[in-house]
Amino acid sequence: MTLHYQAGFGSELQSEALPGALPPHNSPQHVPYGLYAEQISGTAFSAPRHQNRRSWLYRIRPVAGQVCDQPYEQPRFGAALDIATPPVPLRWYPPALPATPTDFVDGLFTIAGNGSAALQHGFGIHMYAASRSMHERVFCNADAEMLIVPQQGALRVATELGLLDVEPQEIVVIPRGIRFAIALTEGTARGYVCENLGAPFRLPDLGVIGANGLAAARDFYYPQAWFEDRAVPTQLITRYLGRLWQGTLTHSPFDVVAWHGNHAPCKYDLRRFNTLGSVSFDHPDPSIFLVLQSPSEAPGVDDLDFVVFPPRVLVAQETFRPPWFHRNIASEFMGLIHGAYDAKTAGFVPGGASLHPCMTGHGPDAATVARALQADTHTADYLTDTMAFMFETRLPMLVSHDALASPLRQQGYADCWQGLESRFTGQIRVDPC
Ligand SMILES: O=C(O)Cc1cc(O)ccc1O
Ligand SMILES: [Fe+2]
Repeated sequence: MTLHYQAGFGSELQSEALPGALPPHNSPQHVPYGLYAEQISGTAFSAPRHQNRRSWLYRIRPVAGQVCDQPYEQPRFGAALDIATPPVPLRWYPPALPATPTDFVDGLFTIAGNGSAALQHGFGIHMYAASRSMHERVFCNADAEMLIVPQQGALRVATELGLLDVEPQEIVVIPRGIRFAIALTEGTARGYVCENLGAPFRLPDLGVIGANGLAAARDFYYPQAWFEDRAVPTQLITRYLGRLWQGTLTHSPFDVVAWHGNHAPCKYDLRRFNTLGSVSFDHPDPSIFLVLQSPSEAPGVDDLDFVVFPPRVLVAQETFRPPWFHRNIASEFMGLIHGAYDAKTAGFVPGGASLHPCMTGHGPDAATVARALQADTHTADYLTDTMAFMFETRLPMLVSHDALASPLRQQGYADCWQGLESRFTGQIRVDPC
């Protein structure tokens, strides 16, 4: 079944799976087809109009009474974070696909995080490796919005608001509280997840770039209403206050026949990103690659950024073209979806990850530097076959004990900068006295 979508980031959308199912106003005495009207809010009721998020769902059974009161054990998701995380660059090889049947929820494992679900501030960074679809099992994140970045294996994401098909090089954003289940289109899947505990992701202002550029609102696709009326016991797993809870529903919760609003899941193809860059000199700051941001209260300072490094043409002249050496106030978690990343010759492989804590020096590896110093900067350099991304945050990243101790961690990562010897050609000036 080929899916059809509605387009427009954050738009007021509406969809009905049966003709006339959408009522003329939000909560009429009698909803068409005997449906229940239900509102889900994603921001405070009185949030400014341009930030306000809520949807109205018209469903067969209301969610009231559907409770998750039993703990669910999945210790790798939400694994303890190490407050003694060292200030060193970290890098990991890709995780193997599970040998035993493991779905998306059981295949999640925590790499890093900071903040507090209880205080609604911060983030979690996880990866998943899965080998079976979620079967009569549905997940709901009451703590956070979830940004899913598939790296291997397409997914069909069933949500209360409809179906989304996503493949590697596309992303999906599930708003807080929306129930979903993930089926593996190709039998196995691997990827990255960012849990955003703060303000919902939005498109950045473009300032002097103008009205166009970077990610276009029209390239964000939302589902059409889709429902099933199935009396099957369905396990609901809810993440709440950083823990997992479960309960059993008597029916599939995917029973929303019509909906309208803007608190809705969406997908975006990273290949649609309109990449901008320097056409004169110097390598730009990576904020030019910003796809989505979760702003903080401080102007210009985001809690969380999702940044992408797509194929592009480098033309800056008389310029060291790879990313420069740097230490940042922000902390950077990077993943590679496809191909090779321009700052690393080896070791950063598709499905792997790296993490550069705040104020920890990093940049191009020695082999990349050697190449860049030889490069002709008066011809264009076509970066093809690449798709890397970064979850960047102003909060330091606490890394999980599991990730620090993982056999996939590359103990010798910092050796990639070995060989960057002094090239100093000056001399110490000795003042004659
Ligand atoms: O560290 C990295 O590779 C990410 C990055 C890329 C870039 O082009 C500039 C700065 C930066 O942190
Ligand atoms: Fe960096």
